[in-house]
Amino acid sequence: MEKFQESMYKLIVETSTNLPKDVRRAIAAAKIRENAGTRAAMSLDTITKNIKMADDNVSPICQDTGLPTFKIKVPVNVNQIEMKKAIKKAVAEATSDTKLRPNSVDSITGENSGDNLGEGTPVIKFEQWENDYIDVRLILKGGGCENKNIQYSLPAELEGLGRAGRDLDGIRKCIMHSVYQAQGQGCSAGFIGVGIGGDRTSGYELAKEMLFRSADDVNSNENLRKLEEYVMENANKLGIGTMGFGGETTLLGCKVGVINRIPASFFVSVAYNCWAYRRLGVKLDPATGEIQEWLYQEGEDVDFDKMKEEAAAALEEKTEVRQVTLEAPITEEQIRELRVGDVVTINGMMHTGRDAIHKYLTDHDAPVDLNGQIIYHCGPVMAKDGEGNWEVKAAGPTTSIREEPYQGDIMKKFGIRAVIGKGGMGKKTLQALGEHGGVYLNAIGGAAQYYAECMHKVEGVDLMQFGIPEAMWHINVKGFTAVVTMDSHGNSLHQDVENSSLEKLAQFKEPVFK
Ligand SMILES: O=C(O)C[C@H](O)C(=O)O
Ligand code: SF4
Repeated sequence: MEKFQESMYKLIVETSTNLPKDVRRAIAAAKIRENAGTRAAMSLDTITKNIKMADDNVSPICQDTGLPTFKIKVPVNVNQIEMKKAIKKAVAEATSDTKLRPNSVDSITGENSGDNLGEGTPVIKFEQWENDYIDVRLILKGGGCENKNIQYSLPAELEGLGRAGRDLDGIRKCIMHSVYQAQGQGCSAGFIGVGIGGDRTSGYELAKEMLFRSADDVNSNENLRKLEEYVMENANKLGIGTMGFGGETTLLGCKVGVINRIPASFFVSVAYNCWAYRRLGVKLDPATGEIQEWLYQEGEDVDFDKMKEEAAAALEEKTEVRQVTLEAPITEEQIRELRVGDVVTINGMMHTGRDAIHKYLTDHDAPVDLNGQIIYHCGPVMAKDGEGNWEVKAAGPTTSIREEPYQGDIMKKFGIRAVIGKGGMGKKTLQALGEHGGVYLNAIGGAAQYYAECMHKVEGVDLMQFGIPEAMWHINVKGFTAVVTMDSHGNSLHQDVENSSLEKLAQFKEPVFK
């Protein structure tokens, strides 16, 4: 088994940087469905460009490399204790090589362990089997989509859909609702794994297990096959679209599994995975630990480069989008000029700030003058170059809604004019944008390579005690592009899409599976 650690390192690097073929095909199909020039088409263009960049740079597709979760099947007589140790070493090594972001945080003190190791991380689960090879599967599922997982206890009353009973039709309603409630916050278009039955724990376990199925397999259970097909056909009619911008594709895959339950409980558990669906697997020789075969890599590959050229040609014909360039410090007048739908290109300084920073800034001074400045909701992957200077390795936006309790007050307190994030914010922030003169800019979630490329100089860092993802990085950017989705005139694209998708959800109220 001398090669096992090396094989695990390869599996981690490939999973983080190279999206599997079945996922690429699903994204390519979505791209073909969108009309050129729409926000959804432009977002998918950025996404496919990012996938290609991650390939070329061998760098994380998304900066949030999640909670590494390994599922392993072993023949009897394989030493699981040694395998666990080797996996942990491989995880630490991949973290120090910036293929994984340091993501293991003490839940009480907030301290980041720095190497992805800690109580409960990574997750490693073993099962014995009678085959003569080892099967290791890895999923890197980020926090934004994990937060959109949902568990229903039937019977339930669901917004838009009415009563969901303890039958196949009730399950259908839960799944449709799960897609609606995620909106764009889990970086749609997403993939869902659904677990029917079990208890609260085993139900979610099954839902996540479903994410290990191939995107294009067919369910052998006839009822579940019909259910999966129904969801795939109808969830896209919700019109949530890529990043919640509206559009033809909201869901890229739906896999449903079932286990028995106990009489009093009836759970439907849904695991939501973003488009950056990073899961791979390998078959290993149990004697040497060497990789014999890569999984999820069968079938046709997609040439995103060719698709990009076609999209660029189509885009040139559509020029009605207003383009604005901004550089901090930004004035209130400049902000009040902006309207939902404008595309903003940023040059100059921006400052990262996410969960820990927002909490901190409520009762502390800012380490730098934020007047007229731009805050970027982002937890980057960073590395030091040969001369000890920080370099951005991956830096897409994080889900902004978590900062909703703080954002408006902090913008007013420090004079911040623009926040960049993804998934949108709520009523409190929208009101503050109007009162203070602020704007919310939506960047494309998961496009970590695409944005890292615009970040040409790290000018400094403060509050490093919060760990790399949560520190405040001061970054000089060139050509950072985002869309205005909430403006100072009370407009919110997120609110509009949520309202219209709720109306559309109501068309699925009538029973389908009797
Ligand atoms: O933690 C992050 O960088 C992003 C997170 O996965 C999110 O989607 O909000
Ligand atoms: S930022 Fe988006 S793409 Fe990245 S892990 Fe979070 S949900 Fe997924």
